This record gives sequence, C-alpha cells and structure tokens, in this order.
Amino acid sequence: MEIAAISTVSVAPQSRRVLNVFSRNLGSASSLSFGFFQKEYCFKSASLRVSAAASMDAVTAEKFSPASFLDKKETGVLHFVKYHGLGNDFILVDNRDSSEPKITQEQAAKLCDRNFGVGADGVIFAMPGVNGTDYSMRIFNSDGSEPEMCGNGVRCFARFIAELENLQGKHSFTIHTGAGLIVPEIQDDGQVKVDMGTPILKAQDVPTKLPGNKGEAVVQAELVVDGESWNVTCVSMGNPHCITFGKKGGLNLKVDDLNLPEIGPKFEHHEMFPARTNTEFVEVLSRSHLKMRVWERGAGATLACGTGACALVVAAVLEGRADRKCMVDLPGGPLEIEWKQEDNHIYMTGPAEAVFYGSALL
Ligand SMILES: N[C@@H](CCC[C@H](N)C(=O)O)C(=O)O
Repeated sequence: MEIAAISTVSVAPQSRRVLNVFSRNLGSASSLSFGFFQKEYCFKSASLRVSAAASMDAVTAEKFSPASFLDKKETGVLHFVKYHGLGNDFILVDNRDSSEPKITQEQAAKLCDRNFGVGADGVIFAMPGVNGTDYSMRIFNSDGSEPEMCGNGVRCFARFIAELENLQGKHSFTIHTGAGLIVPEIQDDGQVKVDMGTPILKAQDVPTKLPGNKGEAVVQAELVVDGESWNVTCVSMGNPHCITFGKKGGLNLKVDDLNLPEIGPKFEHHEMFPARTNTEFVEVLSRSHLKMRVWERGAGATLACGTGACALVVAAVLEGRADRKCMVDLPGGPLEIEWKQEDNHIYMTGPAEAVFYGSALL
C-alpha cells in the first residue's frame, strides 16, 4: 500500500497552521498506510517500507476548511479527524453518506495501534440518522470489537458534527447508538453536556451471571477474582460496567496503588460477564467527589471513560456512598455527572477537543 498524499493541520488555537505533504515514490508495504503531523510536526508512518520524499508547505488556517478536507473523495483514502475527551482518543470518520462503516473492524484495529498505526482508543463513524434521529454513531474499540456506546466518544462526535456543519455556539443533536437515543448539547463554553439516558440494572440485561441481590440488580455482590473477593455493583449504560470500591471487608480502595494491567483483564474476561466488561476501580474522596481508574473492554487502561463515570455514580448512589451529583476525577481530568431523580436520566458534562487531521490509505 502506498502513501500518496497526506494533509494535516495543527489545531493549537493560537498557531493554526496547515501542512500539506506530498509523498512520492513510495514502495508498496502493508495493507494499511497512513501519515500525519502532530503539533510538533513529527511525521509518523505505519509502514517501515515507506520511503517518503516529502515536500512541505505551510498555509494559513484561513485557507483551511475541515469540512472540505474531509469532503475529498479519493478512492482508497480515508480522511479523518482525531479528537479526545480527557485523553480518551478517537479517530472520527465522516460516514454521513452511508450506513456502512467506511473501514472494517480489522482496519480500525490497525489504525488504533499506537506503534504501527495512528494510535487511538477507538474509531467512531458519524452516520445517517435512523427513526427520525439527526445522526447515528457507531464505534469500534482499539481491538476491533464493537461496543454499544461511548460517553467520551459522543462528546467528540458532537464537536465533530459542529465542525462538519460549520455550527457555532449552543447546539444539540439526537443520536442513535447501540444504547438507544443519546442527546449531546454543545454549551457556550465548548463543553458538551450529554443526556446519557437511563441506567440498566437488571443482571441479565447488564449482562452478568452474578445473581441479582437487590431486586434484580447486582449491588455489592461478591466477585472472586484470582482467589480474592471483591465487592462489585454491575450497571449497564448500554455497555456493561462492573464497579468496585474495594475488596470484601477491605479498606476503601487507593486507586493509584492498583496494578491495572494485571487485574484489569481478569475482570474483563471473568466468566460472570458473558459480553466481557468494562471495570471501574473507585476511591471515594467525599460524597460528591470520586476518583476512578478504568480498564476498558476492548481497549485496556484508558485515560477516561464517560459511560464508566456515569455507571460508577449510579453504583455509588446504590451503595449509599455518594450523592446523585458528583465530580469524577479520571486520569485524564474531571467529568461532572448527575443522576437525576426526576427522570432517572444521567447527565454527563465534559470537554472534547480536535487534535489533528490525517489521511490513511486503505
Ligand atoms: N471510553 C468509552 C467506552 C468505550 C466502549 C467500551 N470500551 C466498551 O467496550 O464498552 C466511554 O467513554 O464511554
């Protein structure tokens, strides 16, 4: 596969510059090649066999239009924008002209690879709406699997749509996802507040094989992992979450002390979770301030998980540890979460930022 042309932009607000790179005489290589410039203008390529003779030329931001960059329709080229929500990073694809994702799950996994690809926690497709919604969102995790929902991703999605449609200021969208209807609203300050819908608590719908112990919900149940008993509550936000505040009879967790790469996969692949699970390890700082680290299904340790932050506030309320409105500290920064009594919906507010534009040859 060859890299023919790469166009990217730094989106640092004060120093927006576009770099166009035209690479020639490229040898054929693996099945997926791509390139991009980050803020530091450092070239990265998936293919070691690419010998790029590149000429660069910088133009001003005024001449650059994200929508027209993404509108280019060369066959076999995928133009994308990379966004992140508190360091949970995604490759956003303008897929509004088709209900089929532009790349396969295998290609998504390659793009997400942090050494041999662009690097991301997932690929998100902005697609036509269904049943009267404005848009549909699909996402592939970095391992290529397809989850139902992504909280940080949906904030990025909203900002991506605003950029594509050239919308300024406050805007909200109805988005069809695997978890049903989700409604993000871009605020005046650029943050995105999302109506994440209602939590699912019934054990078999989470899904978990752990028996319901509070009605049909699994609250402070015992889960044996590697011979040790953990106290867990299971909540689905469309995607499954297992939340723990510590071991049975143990002290409050100190999340910084956890060996996440060791313990995380043991929860993810535990036999009690037939669809695997995301796991949130939570430390209670006060009734309105929680701190968490997450091991995500299909993505491993990430810097933030929006659905996870929502799920853990529900778990904390059900366990009597916190109030319905909390600040949740994630490794990448804070999210504001509220589980409203009036409508049983969860509202998440946080940032989403574009970090660069790039192209991949498929
Ligand atoms: N990081 C996301 C969740 C992405 C999906 C998850 N890995 C799963 O498989 O369920 C978020 O912000 O919610």
